[in-house]
Amino acid sequence: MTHENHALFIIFGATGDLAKRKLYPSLFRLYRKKNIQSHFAVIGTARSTWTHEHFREVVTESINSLHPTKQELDEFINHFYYQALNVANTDEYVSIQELAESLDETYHLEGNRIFYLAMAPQFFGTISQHIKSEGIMSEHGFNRLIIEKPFGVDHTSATQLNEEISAVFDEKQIFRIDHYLGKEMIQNIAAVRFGNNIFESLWNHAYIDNIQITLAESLGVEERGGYYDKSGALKDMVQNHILQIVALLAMEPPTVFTDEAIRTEKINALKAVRVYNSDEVKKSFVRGQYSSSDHHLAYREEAGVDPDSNTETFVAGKFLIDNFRWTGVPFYVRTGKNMTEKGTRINIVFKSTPINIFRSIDTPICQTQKLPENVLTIYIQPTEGFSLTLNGKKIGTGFDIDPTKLVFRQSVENLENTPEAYEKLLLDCLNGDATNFTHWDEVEQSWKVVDVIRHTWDDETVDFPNYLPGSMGPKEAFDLLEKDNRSWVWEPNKN
Ligand SMILES: NC(=O)C1=CN([C@@H]2O[C@H](COP(=O)(O)OP(=O)(O)OC[C@H]3O[C@@H](n4cnc5c(N)ncnc54)[C@H](OP(=O)(O)O)[C@@H]3O)[C@@H](O)[C@H]2O)C=CC1
Ligand SMILES: O=C1O[C@H](COP(=O)(O)O)[C@@H](O)[C@H](O)[C@H]1O
Repeated sequence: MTHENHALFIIFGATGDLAKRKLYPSLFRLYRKKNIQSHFAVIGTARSTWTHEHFREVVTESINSLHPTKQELDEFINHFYYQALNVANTDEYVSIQELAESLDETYHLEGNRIFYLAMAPQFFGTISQHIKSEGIMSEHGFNRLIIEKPFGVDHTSATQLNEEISAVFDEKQIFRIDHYLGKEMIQNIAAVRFGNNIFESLWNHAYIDNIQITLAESLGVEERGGYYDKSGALKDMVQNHILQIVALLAMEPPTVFTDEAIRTEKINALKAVRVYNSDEVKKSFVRGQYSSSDHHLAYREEAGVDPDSNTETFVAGKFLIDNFRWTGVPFYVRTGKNMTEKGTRINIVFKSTPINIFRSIDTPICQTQKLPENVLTIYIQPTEGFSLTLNGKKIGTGFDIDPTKLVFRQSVENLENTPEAYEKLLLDCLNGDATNFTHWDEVEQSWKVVDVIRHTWDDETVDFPNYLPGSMGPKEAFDLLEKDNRSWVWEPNKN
Protein backbone atom coordinates (compact mmCIF):
# COMPACT_ATOMS: atom_id res chain seq x y z
CA MET A 1 0.00 0.00 0.00
CA THR A 2 1.34 3.45 -0.89
CA HIS A 3 2.18 5.56 2.11
CA GLU A 4 1.51 9.29 1.92
CA ASN A 5 4.48 11.31 3.07
CA HIS A 6 4.33 14.67 4.82
CA ALA A 7 7.16 17.02 3.83
CA LEU A 8 8.27 20.45 2.72
CA PHE A 9 10.81 20.47 -0.12
CA ILE A 10 12.97 23.58 -0.25
CA ILE A 11 14.72 23.58 -3.62
CA PHE A 12 17.74 25.87 -3.93
CA GLY A 13 18.43 26.44 -7.63
CA ALA A 14 14.73 26.16 -8.53
CA THR A 15 15.12 28.08 -11.79
CA GLY A 16 17.91 25.80 -13.04
CA ASP A 17 18.17 23.00 -15.56
CA LEU A 18 18.23 20.09 -13.12
CA ALA A 19 15.15 21.29 -11.25
CA LYS A 20 13.17 21.71 -14.45
CA ARG A 21 14.29 18.55 -16.22
CA LYS A 22 14.44 16.11 -13.31
CA LEU A 23 13.01 17.34 -10.01
CA TYR A 24 9.58 18.71 -10.94
CA PRO A 25 8.70 15.72 -13.18
CA SER A 26 9.86 13.34 -10.42
CA LEU A 27 7.75 15.14 -7.82
CA PHE A 28 4.79 14.91 -10.16
CA ARG A 29 5.27 11.16 -10.61
CA LEU A 30 5.41 10.74 -6.83
CA TYR A 31 2.22 12.79 -6.59
CA ARG A 32 0.49 10.67 -9.23
CA LYS A 33 1.47 7.50 -7.37
CA LYS A 34 0.17 9.08 -4.13
CA ASN A 35 3.55 9.00 -2.40
CA ILE A 36 2.90 12.69 -1.84
CA GLN A 37 -0.66 14.07 -1.89
CA SER A 38 -2.23 16.71 0.33
CA HIS A 39 0.57 17.06 2.83
CA PHE A 40 3.46 18.30 0.77
CA ALA A 41 4.64 21.72 -0.35
CA VAL A 42 7.57 23.02 -2.38
CA ILE A 43 9.44 26.28 -1.94
CA GLY A 44 11.52 27.07 -4.98
CA THR A 45 14.29 29.59 -4.57
CA ALA A 46 17.02 31.24 -6.69
CA ARG A 47 18.05 34.83 -7.44
CA SER A 48 15.53 35.40 -10.25
CA THR A 49 12.60 37.43 -9.00
CA TRP A 50 9.79 35.11 -10.01
CA THR A 51 6.24 35.19 -8.64
CA HIS A 52 4.46 32.08 -7.34
CA GLU A 53 2.40 32.19 -10.55
CA HIS A 54 5.40 32.27 -12.84
CA PHE A 55 7.03 29.45 -10.89
CA ARG A 56 3.85 27.39 -11.28
CA GLU A 57 3.88 28.07 -15.04
CA VAL A 58 7.46 26.82 -15.27
CA VAL A 59 6.65 23.69 -13.26
CA THR A 60 3.57 23.10 -15.44
CA GLU A 61 5.72 23.32 -18.55
CA SER A 62 8.27 20.91 -17.09
CA ILE A 63 5.66 18.19 -16.46
CA ASN A 64 3.83 18.70 -19.74
CA SER A 65 5.25 15.54 -21.30
CA LEU A 66 3.68 13.48 -18.49
CA HIS A 67 0.23 14.61 -19.70
CA PRO A 68 -1.38 15.56 -16.40
CA THR A 69 -5.17 15.85 -16.37
CA LYS A 70 -6.54 19.28 -15.55
CA GLN A 71 -7.56 18.12 -12.10
CA GLU A 72 -4.15 16.56 -11.38
CA LEU A 73 -2.38 19.68 -12.57
CA ASP A 74 -4.56 22.09 -10.58
CA GLU A 75 -4.14 20.13 -7.38
CA PHE A 76 -0.40 19.48 -7.80
CA ILE A 77 0.63 22.96 -8.84
CA ASN A 78 -1.06 24.68 -5.90
CA HIS A 79 1.56 23.17 -3.62
CA PHE A 80 4.37 25.21 -5.28
CA TYR A 81 5.65 28.55 -3.88
CA TYR A 82 8.56 30.72 -4.94
CA GLN A 83 10.78 33.02 -2.88
CA ALA A 84 13.72 34.91 -4.42
CA LEU A 85 16.99 34.61 -2.51
CA ASN A 86 20.65 35.23 -3.19
CA VAL A 87 22.18 32.51 -1.05
CA ALA A 88 25.05 34.81 -0.04
CA ASN A 89 22.69 37.38 1.58
CA THR A 90 21.92 36.46 5.17
CA ASP A 91 19.05 38.99 5.47
CA GLU A 92 17.06 37.33 2.71
CA TYR A 93 16.74 33.93 4.41
CA VAL A 94 14.12 35.24 6.82
CA SER A 95 11.47 35.15 4.07
CA ILE A 96 12.21 31.47 3.45
CA GLN A 97 11.95 30.76 7.17
CA GLU A 98 8.58 32.54 7.45
CA LEU A 99 7.18 30.87 4.35
CA ALA A 100 8.35 27.46 5.57
CA GLU A 101 6.60 27.91 8.93
CA SER A 102 3.37 29.04 7.31
CA LEU A 103 3.33 26.17 4.76
CA ASP A 104 4.06 23.73 7.54
CA GLU A 105 0.84 24.82 9.22
CA THR A 106 -1.27 25.09 6.08
CA TYR A 107 -0.37 21.63 4.76
CA HIS A 108 0.22 19.83 8.10
CA LEU A 109 3.75 18.92 7.10
CA GLU A 110 4.71 17.70 10.59
CA GLY A 111 7.88 19.77 10.49
CA ASN A 112 9.52 17.46 7.93
CA ARG A 113 11.95 19.29 5.66
CA ILE A 114 14.04 18.23 2.68
CA PHE A 115 16.59 20.81 1.55
CA TYR A 116 17.56 20.08 -2.06
CA LEU A 117 20.71 21.91 -3.20
CA ALA A 118 20.35 21.89 -7.00
CA MET A 119 23.17 24.42 -7.28
CA ALA A 120 26.89 24.58 -7.86
CA PRO A 121 28.88 23.00 -4.98
CA GLN A 122 30.60 26.25 -4.00
CA PHE A 123 27.30 27.30 -2.45
CA PHE A 124 26.67 24.13 -0.37
CA GLY A 125 28.60 25.36 2.69
CA THR A 126 27.02 28.78 2.91
CA ILE A 127 23.49 27.45 2.34
CA SER A 128 23.93 24.81 5.06
CA GLN A 129 25.24 27.38 7.54
CA HIS A 130 22.32 29.73 6.82
CA ILE A 131 19.75 26.94 7.10
CA LYS A 132 20.95 26.52 10.65
CA SER A 133 21.72 30.10 11.67
CA GLU A 134 18.50 31.52 10.23
CA GLY A 135 16.32 28.92 11.94
CA ILE A 136 15.12 27.15 8.81
CA MET A 137 15.76 23.71 10.24
CA SER A 138 12.64 22.32 11.78
CA GLU A 139 12.61 21.44 15.45
CA HIS A 140 9.79 18.94 15.38
CA GLY A 141 10.25 16.77 12.25
CA PHE A 142 13.09 15.46 10.13
CA ASN A 143 15.65 17.65 8.38
CA ARG A 144 17.37 16.05 5.38
CA LEU A 145 19.86 17.56 2.96
CA ILE A 146 20.13 16.34 -0.64
CA ILE A 147 23.22 17.46 -2.48
CA GLU A 148 24.17 17.09 -6.09
CA LYS A 149 27.44 16.07 -7.65
CA PRO A 150 30.19 17.03 -8.09
CA PHE A 151 31.13 16.58 -4.44
CA GLY A 152 34.39 18.55 -4.59
CA VAL A 153 36.98 18.48 -7.34
CA ASP A 154 39.56 16.41 -5.46
CA HIS A 155 40.09 14.87 -2.03
CA THR A 156 41.09 18.16 -0.39
CA SER A 157 38.14 20.18 -1.64
CA ALA A 158 35.70 17.34 -0.94
CA THR A 159 36.98 17.10 2.64
CA GLN A 160 36.50 20.83 3.13
CA LEU A 161 33.01 20.71 1.66
CA ASN A 162 32.14 17.80 3.88
CA GLU A 163 33.35 19.64 6.96
CA GLU A 164 31.16 22.60 6.05
CA ILE A 165 27.97 20.62 5.67
CA SER A 166 28.78 18.29 8.57
CA ALA A 167 28.94 21.33 10.87
CA VAL A 168 25.17 21.54 10.35
CA PHE A 169 23.88 18.12 9.31
CA ASP A 170 24.71 14.66 10.71
CA GLU A 171 25.88 12.05 8.21
CA LYS A 172 22.48 10.35 8.62
CA GLN A 173 20.76 13.55 7.43
CA ILE A 174 22.96 13.95 4.33
CA PHE A 175 21.83 12.33 1.06
CA ARG A 176 24.56 12.64 -1.58
CA ILE A 177 23.05 11.97 -4.99
CA ASP A 178 24.66 9.64 -7.48
CA HIS A 179 21.83 9.25 -9.95
CA TYR A 180 23.24 5.95 -11.23
CA LEU A 181 22.29 4.42 -7.87
CA GLY A 182 18.66 5.24 -8.67
CA LYS A 183 18.72 3.28 -11.94
CA GLU A 184 16.68 0.09 -11.97
CA MET A 185 19.41 -2.17 -13.33
CA ILE A 186 22.11 -0.79 -11.05
CA GLN A 187 19.84 -1.72 -8.14
CA ASN A 188 19.45 -5.10 -9.83
CA ILE A 189 23.16 -5.87 -9.36
CA ALA A 190 22.45 -6.82 -5.75
CA ALA A 191 19.45 -8.94 -6.80
CA VAL A 192 21.48 -10.84 -9.41
CA ARG A 193 24.40 -11.43 -7.09
CA PHE A 194 22.75 -12.16 -3.79
CA GLY A 195 19.52 -13.71 -5.08
CA ASN A 196 21.13 -16.39 -7.26
CA ASN A 197 23.41 -18.97 -5.79
CA ILE A 198 24.63 -19.95 -9.26
CA PHE A 199 26.26 -16.54 -9.50
CA GLU A 200 27.25 -15.70 -5.94
CA SER A 201 28.99 -19.04 -5.52
CA LEU A 202 31.12 -18.27 -8.59
CA TRP A 203 31.57 -14.58 -7.82
CA ASN A 204 35.32 -14.58 -7.12
CA HIS A 205 38.79 -14.88 -8.60
CA ALA A 206 38.56 -18.67 -8.93
CA TYR A 207 35.81 -18.42 -11.57
CA ILE A 208 35.77 -14.87 -12.90
CA ASP A 209 38.45 -13.86 -15.39
CA ASN A 210 37.65 -10.16 -15.63
CA ILE A 211 34.84 -7.65 -15.28
CA GLN A 212 34.10 -4.94 -17.83
CA ILE A 213 32.07 -1.80 -17.18
CA THR A 214 31.20 0.48 -20.11
CA LEU A 215 29.33 3.77 -19.77
CA ALA A 216 29.26 4.95 -23.39
CA GLU A 217 27.49 8.14 -24.44
CA SER A 218 26.58 8.98 -28.02
CA LEU A 219 26.30 12.72 -27.36
CA GLY A 220 29.12 15.22 -26.98
CA VAL A 221 29.24 17.81 -24.19
CA GLU A 222 26.19 19.68 -25.56
CA GLU A 223 25.62 22.94 -23.62
CA ARG A 224 27.77 21.87 -20.66
CA GLY A 225 31.18 22.67 -22.21
CA GLY A 226 32.02 25.25 -19.52
CA TYR A 227 31.48 22.82 -16.65
CA TYR A 228 32.91 19.81 -18.47
CA ASP A 229 36.14 21.46 -19.53
CA LYS A 230 37.06 21.92 -15.85
CA SER A 231 36.04 18.39 -15.01
CA GLY A 232 36.74 15.81 -17.73
CA ALA A 233 35.53 12.23 -17.93
CA LEU A 234 37.62 11.00 -15.00
CA LYS A 235 35.95 13.29 -12.46
CA ASP A 236 32.60 13.46 -14.23
CA MET A 237 31.99 9.71 -14.50
CA VAL A 238 34.77 7.56 -12.99
CA GLN A 239 35.08 9.14 -9.53
CA ASN A 240 31.38 8.69 -8.88
CA HIS A 241 29.26 6.43 -11.12
CA ILE A 242 31.93 3.94 -12.20
CA LEU A 243 33.49 3.48 -8.78
CA GLN A 244 30.02 3.07 -7.27
CA ILE A 245 29.34 0.28 -9.78
CA VAL A 246 32.71 -1.31 -8.96
CA ALA A 247 31.79 -1.22 -5.26
CA LEU A 248 28.42 -2.89 -5.87
CA LEU A 249 30.03 -5.63 -7.96
CA ALA A 250 32.96 -6.19 -5.63
CA MET A 251 31.44 -5.89 -2.15
CA GLU A 252 30.99 -8.84 0.19
CA PRO A 253 27.40 -9.94 0.82
CA PRO A 254 25.85 -7.77 3.53
CA THR A 255 24.28 -9.76 6.38
CA VAL A 256 20.93 -8.05 5.73
CA PHE A 257 19.76 -5.70 3.01
CA THR A 258 19.82 -2.48 5.02
CA ASP A 259 21.43 0.82 4.14
CA GLU A 260 24.00 0.56 6.92
CA ALA A 261 25.02 -3.02 6.11
CA ILE A 262 25.35 -2.26 2.40
CA ARG A 263 27.30 0.92 2.97
CA THR A 264 29.73 -0.90 5.25
CA GLU A 265 30.44 -3.48 2.56
CA LYS A 266 30.71 -0.90 -0.22
CA ILE A 267 33.17 1.13 1.81
CA ASN A 268 35.27 -1.98 2.47
CA ALA A 269 35.29 -2.79 -1.25
CA LEU A 270 36.36 0.74 -2.19
CA LYS A 271 39.11 0.65 0.41
CA ALA A 272 40.45 -2.48 -1.29
CA VAL A 273 40.67 -0.78 -4.71
CA ARG A 274 44.37 -0.33 -5.31
CA VAL A 275 45.53 3.29 -5.16
CA TYR A 276 48.12 3.28 -7.93
CA ASN A 277 51.47 5.01 -8.03
CA SER A 278 52.30 7.06 -11.15
CA ASP A 279 53.98 4.17 -12.97
CA GLU A 280 50.95 1.97 -12.39
CA VAL A 281 48.64 4.75 -13.61
CA LYS A 282 50.63 5.02 -16.84
CA LYS A 283 50.28 1.28 -17.43
CA SER A 284 46.65 1.00 -16.34
CA PHE A 285 44.79 4.10 -17.54
CA VAL A 286 44.41 5.82 -20.91
CA ARG A 287 42.50 8.92 -21.94
CA GLY A 288 41.09 10.41 -25.09
CA GLN A 289 39.49 13.48 -26.60
CA TYR A 290 37.20 13.50 -29.63
CA SER A 291 38.20 15.13 -32.89
CA SER A 292 35.85 16.58 -35.48
CA SER A 293 34.08 14.57 -38.16
CA ASP A 294 31.71 15.42 -41.00
CA HIS A 295 28.81 15.70 -38.57
CA HIS A 296 30.46 16.69 -35.31
CA LEU A 297 32.50 19.53 -33.93
CA ALA A 298 35.76 18.58 -32.29
CA TYR A 299 35.66 18.87 -28.50
CA ARG A 300 38.00 21.88 -28.72
CA GLU A 301 35.45 23.63 -30.95
CA GLU A 302 32.52 23.19 -28.55
CA ALA A 303 30.96 26.23 -26.83
CA GLY A 304 32.57 26.97 -23.46
CA VAL A 305 35.63 24.81 -24.18
CA ASP A 306 39.18 26.16 -24.32
CA PRO A 307 40.38 25.81 -27.97
CA ASP A 308 43.66 24.32 -26.63
CA SER A 309 41.94 22.15 -24.06
CA ASN A 310 43.62 18.96 -22.88
CA THR A 311 40.54 17.82 -20.98
CA GLU A 312 39.72 14.16 -21.59
CA THR A 313 36.33 13.20 -22.98
CA PHE A 314 37.16 9.50 -22.73
CA VAL A 315 38.80 7.29 -20.10
CA ALA A 316 39.59 3.60 -20.06
CA GLY A 317 41.38 1.83 -17.30
CA LYS A 318 41.96 -1.19 -15.15
CA PHE A 319 41.17 -1.27 -11.43
CA LEU A 320 42.61 -3.99 -9.22
CA ILE A 321 41.05 -4.98 -5.94
CA ASP A 322 43.43 -6.21 -3.31
CA ASN A 323 41.46 -8.69 -1.28
CA PHE A 324 40.92 -12.46 -1.09
CA ARG A 325 37.88 -12.45 -3.38
CA TRP A 326 39.28 -10.40 -6.23
CA THR A 327 43.02 -10.84 -6.31
CA GLY A 328 44.18 -10.99 -9.94
CA VAL A 329 40.79 -10.06 -11.46
CA PRO A 330 40.98 -6.84 -13.47
CA PHE A 331 37.94 -4.56 -13.46
CA TYR A 332 38.20 -2.84 -16.85
CA VAL A 333 36.22 0.38 -17.13
CA ARG A 334 35.61 2.84 -19.95
CA THR A 335 33.43 5.87 -20.49
CA GLY A 336 33.32 8.62 -23.05
CA LYS A 337 31.37 11.23 -24.97
CA ASN A 338 30.55 10.98 -28.66
CA MET A 339 30.96 7.23 -28.82
CA THR A 340 29.27 4.78 -31.17
CA GLU A 341 26.07 4.58 -29.17
CA LYS A 342 24.51 5.24 -25.79
CA GLY A 343 25.11 2.01 -23.93
CA THR A 344 25.74 1.24 -20.28
CA ARG A 345 26.67 -2.37 -19.67
CA ILE A 346 28.48 -4.64 -17.27
CA ASN A 347 30.10 -7.84 -18.51
CA ILE A 348 31.13 -10.52 -16.06
CA VAL A 349 33.55 -12.67 -18.05
CA PHE A 350 33.97 -16.10 -16.48
CA LYS A 351 37.09 -18.23 -16.88
CA SER A 352 37.11 -20.77 -19.69
CA THR A 353 37.07 -24.46 -18.90
CA PRO A 354 40.57 -25.68 -17.95
CA ILE A 355 41.02 -27.57 -21.23
CA ASN A 356 39.08 -27.84 -24.46
CA ILE A 357 38.18 -31.52 -24.68
CA PHE A 358 36.41 -30.91 -27.99
CA ARG A 359 39.69 -30.19 -29.78
CA SER A 360 40.77 -32.32 -32.64
CA ILE A 361 42.60 -35.36 -31.32
CA ASP A 362 45.76 -34.50 -33.29
CA THR A 363 46.10 -31.01 -31.84
CA PRO A 364 48.36 -30.66 -28.81
CA ILE A 365 46.60 -28.96 -25.87
CA CYS A 366 49.07 -26.06 -25.91
CA GLN A 367 47.99 -25.18 -29.47
CA THR A 368 44.28 -25.47 -28.84
CA GLN A 369 41.99 -22.48 -28.72
CA LYS A 370 40.20 -22.23 -25.40
CA LEU A 371 36.42 -22.44 -25.47
CA PRO A 372 34.63 -19.10 -25.52
CA GLU A 373 34.10 -17.74 -22.01
CA ASN A 374 30.67 -17.62 -20.42
CA VAL A 375 29.66 -13.98 -20.12
CA LEU A 376 26.94 -12.58 -17.90
CA THR A 377 25.90 -9.18 -19.24
CA ILE A 378 23.82 -6.71 -17.25
CA TYR A 379 22.23 -4.16 -19.59
CA ILE A 380 21.71 -0.92 -17.65
CA GLN A 381 20.51 1.38 -20.43
CA PRO A 382 19.01 2.15 -22.90
CA THR A 383 17.62 -1.39 -22.77
CA GLU A 384 17.38 -3.12 -19.43
CA GLY A 385 17.96 -6.82 -18.91
CA PHE A 386 20.48 -9.63 -18.72
CA SER A 387 22.12 -12.11 -21.02
CA LEU A 388 24.24 -15.16 -20.41
CA THR A 389 26.36 -16.80 -23.10
CA LEU A 390 26.70 -20.56 -22.83
CA ASN A 391 28.51 -23.01 -25.05
CA GLY A 392 26.32 -25.61 -26.72
CA LYS A 393 26.71 -28.06 -29.56
CA LYS A 394 26.19 -26.79 -33.07
CA ILE A 395 23.32 -28.59 -34.76
CA GLY A 396 24.68 -31.19 -37.19
CA THR A 397 26.68 -34.32 -37.46
CA GLY A 398 30.00 -33.03 -36.11
CA PHE A 399 30.72 -31.80 -32.60
CA ASP A 400 31.42 -28.12 -33.02
CA ILE A 401 30.83 -25.84 -30.07
CA ASP A 402 28.51 -22.91 -30.63
CA PRO A 403 28.11 -20.09 -28.09
CA THR A 404 24.42 -19.39 -27.45
CA LYS A 405 23.01 -16.36 -25.72
CA LEU A 406 20.14 -16.56 -23.23
CA VAL A 407 18.65 -13.09 -23.28
CA PHE A 408 16.11 -11.32 -21.10
CA ARG A 409 15.22 -7.75 -22.04
CA GLN A 410 12.55 -5.77 -20.20
CA SER A 411 9.37 -5.25 -22.21
CA VAL A 412 8.64 -1.80 -23.61
CA GLU A 413 5.67 -1.60 -21.24
CA ASN A 414 7.81 -2.34 -18.18
CA LEU A 415 10.43 0.12 -19.37
CA GLU A 416 7.79 2.83 -19.64
CA ASN A 417 6.67 2.10 -16.09
CA THR A 418 10.19 2.01 -14.66
CA PRO A 419 10.48 4.85 -12.17
CA GLU A 420 13.00 7.48 -13.17
CA ALA A 421 16.18 7.52 -11.03
CA TYR A 422 15.39 10.89 -9.44
CA GLU A 423 11.87 9.77 -8.57
CA LYS A 424 13.20 6.74 -6.72
CA LEU A 425 15.87 8.71 -4.95
CA LEU A 426 13.44 11.41 -3.80
CA LEU A 427 11.16 8.71 -2.45
CA ASP A 428 14.07 6.99 -0.67
CA CYS A 429 14.97 10.30 0.93
CA LEU A 430 11.35 10.83 2.06
CA ASN A 431 11.52 7.37 3.63
CA GLY A 432 14.89 8.09 5.24
CA ASP A 433 16.49 5.23 3.28
CA ALA A 434 20.10 6.08 2.40
CA THR A 435 20.95 2.79 0.64
CA ASN A 436 21.18 4.42 -2.77
CA PHE A 437 23.10 7.51 -1.72
CA THR A 438 26.83 7.78 -1.18
CA HIS A 439 28.35 7.92 2.28
CA TRP A 440 31.21 10.32 2.92
CA ASP A 441 33.66 7.43 3.39
CA GLU A 442 32.83 6.20 -0.13
CA VAL A 443 33.29 9.65 -1.63
CA GLU A 444 36.55 10.13 0.22
CA GLN A 445 38.01 6.79 -0.89
CA SER A 446 36.94 7.37 -4.50
CA TRP A 447 38.76 10.69 -4.58
CA LYS A 448 41.92 9.05 -3.24
CA VAL A 449 41.80 6.52 -6.09
CA VAL A 450 41.12 9.14 -8.75
CA ASP A 451 43.46 11.90 -7.50
CA VAL A 452 46.62 9.94 -8.32
CA ILE A 453 45.39 9.31 -11.86
CA ARG A 454 44.63 13.00 -12.31
CA HIS A 455 47.99 14.11 -10.87
CA THR A 456 49.90 11.69 -13.11
CA TRP A 457 48.06 12.97 -16.18
CA ASP A 458 48.54 16.60 -15.19
CA ASP A 459 52.31 16.02 -15.23
CA GLU A 460 52.32 14.49 -18.74
CA THR A 461 51.93 15.94 -22.20
CA VAL A 462 49.16 14.45 -24.27
CA ASP A 463 48.50 14.14 -27.97
CA PHE A 464 44.86 15.16 -28.37
CA PRO A 465 42.49 14.78 -30.17
CA ASN A 466 42.87 11.02 -30.57
CA TYR A 467 39.48 9.47 -31.36
CA LEU A 468 36.78 10.00 -33.91
CA PRO A 469 33.21 10.82 -32.92
CA GLY A 470 31.11 7.71 -33.36
CA SER A 471 33.94 5.34 -32.43
CA MET A 472 34.50 3.37 -29.22
CA GLY A 473 37.43 5.54 -28.18
CA PRO A 474 41.15 5.68 -29.01
CA LYS A 475 43.29 2.71 -30.02
CA GLU A 476 45.02 2.81 -26.62
CA ALA A 477 41.78 1.66 -24.98
CA PHE A 478 41.86 -1.53 -27.05
CA ASP A 479 45.61 -1.98 -26.52
CA LEU A 480 45.02 -1.84 -22.78
CA LEU A 481 43.15 -5.16 -22.87
CA GLU A 482 45.15 -6.64 -25.71
CA LYS A 483 48.35 -6.49 -23.70
CA ASP A 484 46.53 -8.63 -21.09
CA ASN A 485 45.46 -11.03 -23.90
CA ARG A 486 41.86 -9.92 -23.59
CA SER A 487 39.39 -7.78 -25.52
CA TRP A 488 36.29 -5.71 -24.83
CA VAL A 489 33.09 -7.73 -25.07
CA TRP A 490 30.68 -5.52 -26.98
CA GLU A 491 27.79 -6.03 -29.35
CA PRO A 492 25.88 -3.02 -30.64
CA ASN A 493 22.36 -2.54 -29.30
CA LYS A 494 19.68 -4.15 -31.44
CA ASN A 495 16.72 -2.19 -30.10
N1 LIG B 1 21.68 19.64 -15.09
C1 LIG B 1 21.98 18.35 -14.93
O1 LIG B 1 21.58 17.47 -15.72
C2 LIG B 1 22.81 17.92 -13.78
C3 LIG B 1 23.22 18.81 -12.81
N2 LIG B 1 23.95 18.38 -11.74
C4 LIG B 1 24.37 19.30 -10.70
O2 LIG B 1 23.24 19.99 -10.18
C5 LIG B 1 23.59 21.31 -9.82
C6 LIG B 1 22.68 22.28 -10.57
O3 LIG B 1 22.89 22.10 -11.95
P1 LIG B 1 22.01 22.85 -13.05
O4 LIG B 1 20.59 22.89 -12.66
O5 LIG B 1 22.38 22.22 -14.33
O6 LIG B 1 22.63 24.30 -13.00
P2 LIG B 1 22.01 25.65 -13.56
O7 LIG B 1 23.15 26.56 -13.83
O8 LIG B 1 21.01 25.40 -14.62
O9 LIG B 1 21.21 26.21 -12.29
C7 LIG B 1 21.86 26.83 -11.19
C8 LIG B 1 20.81 27.39 -10.27
O10 LIG B 1 21.46 28.10 -9.21
C9 LIG B 1 20.85 29.39 -9.07
N3 LIG B 1 21.84 30.31 -8.51
C10 LIG B 1 23.06 30.60 -9.01
N4 LIG B 1 23.69 31.48 -8.19
C11 LIG B 1 22.85 31.72 -7.16
C12 LIG B 1 22.94 32.51 -5.98
N5 LIG B 1 24.03 33.24 -5.68
N6 LIG B 1 21.89 32.52 -5.12
C13 LIG B 1 20.78 31.80 -5.39
N7 LIG B 1 20.64 31.03 -6.49
C14 LIG B 1 21.66 30.99 -7.36
C15 LIG B 1 20.39 29.73 -10.47
O11 LIG B 1 19.32 30.61 -10.52
P3 LIG B 1 19.40 32.21 -10.67
O12 LIG B 1 20.30 32.50 -11.79
O13 LIG B 1 17.97 32.57 -10.86
O14 LIG B 1 19.92 32.66 -9.36
C16 LIG B 1 19.85 28.36 -10.93
O15 LIG B 1 18.57 28.15 -10.40
C17 LIG B 1 25.09 21.44 -10.15
O16 LIG B 1 25.83 21.12 -8.99
C18 LIG B 1 25.31 20.37 -11.21
O17 LIG B 1 26.64 19.92 -11.23
C19 LIG B 1 24.26 17.05 -11.59
C20 LIG B 1 23.89 16.12 -12.52
C21 LIG B 1 23.16 16.48 -13.70
O1 LIG C 1 26.55 12.55 -14.17
C1 LIG C 1 26.57 12.59 -15.38
O2 LIG C 1 25.89 11.66 -16.07
C2 LIG C 1 25.50 11.88 -17.41
C3 LIG C 1 25.13 10.52 -17.97
O3 LIG C 1 24.01 10.05 -17.26
P1 LIG C 1 23.01 9.01 -17.91
O4 LIG C 1 22.02 8.75 -16.84
O5 LIG C 1 22.42 9.69 -19.13
O6 LIG C 1 23.82 7.84 -18.31
C4 LIG C 1 26.62 12.50 -18.21
O7 LIG C 1 26.15 12.84 -19.51
C5 LIG C 1 27.09 13.76 -17.53
O8 LIG C 1 28.21 14.30 -18.23
C6 LIG C 1 27.49 13.47 -16.09
O9 LIG C 1 27.70 14.70 -15.41
